Amino acid sequence: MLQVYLVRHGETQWNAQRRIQGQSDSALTEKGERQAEQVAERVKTLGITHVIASDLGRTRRTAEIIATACGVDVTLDARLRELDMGVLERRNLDTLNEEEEGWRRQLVNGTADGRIPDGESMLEMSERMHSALNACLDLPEGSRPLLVSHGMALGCLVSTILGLPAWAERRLRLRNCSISRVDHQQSPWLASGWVVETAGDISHLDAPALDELQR
Ligand SMILES: O=C(O)[C@@H](CO)OP(=O)(O)O
Repeated sequence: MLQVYLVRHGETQWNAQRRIQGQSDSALTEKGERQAEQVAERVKTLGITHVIASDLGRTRRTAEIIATACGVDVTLDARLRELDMGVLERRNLDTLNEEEEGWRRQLVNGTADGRIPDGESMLEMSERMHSALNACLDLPEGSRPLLVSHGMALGCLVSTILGLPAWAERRLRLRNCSISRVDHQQSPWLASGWVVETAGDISHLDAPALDELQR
């Protein structure tokens, strides 16, 4: 059975300021760096063989800290990027007008093919995230990969494995540096294929970030 660990990057400057990143980027805060160290401490004895990260700066930095503790290299995979949030990237959530707030909300209100102008749909993101996850099936026997990605991207992946629609991802709270795990298995009792072992575990963090969308 292949076990794949899923980690959201540490808290960033823009997470703390409630600014939308998407495929734009901002650096980890001091707290974010500490969160990454605490994930590293937690996973370093789990036999992680590959650390694979979205190529954005915040995931790369988080992955480097984890990979160093695990004694492996980081591989980058652009399929693990956050949702492209088009014209709303870099904006503060508190400054969106009604129309802009409507664009943002349609992503999580039941329109899987809705998108922010110039952005990406949840369905498109879901397809690339599943493609990145399924690529783990081609790793050598006995591999135990850890993927470092983003809140909406990982939420969408876990939701769709559970059979929920791609737009249901915001029903899952995946805080910064939370750990989730999905396993690929053949089983006469449980569903064969990907199953969710755990989602959003933050018990290793002494300083959990606020969910940037919840105040
Ligand atoms: O892009 C963002 O601003 C947030 C949205 O949840 O994602 P992340 O911080 O996980 O990259």
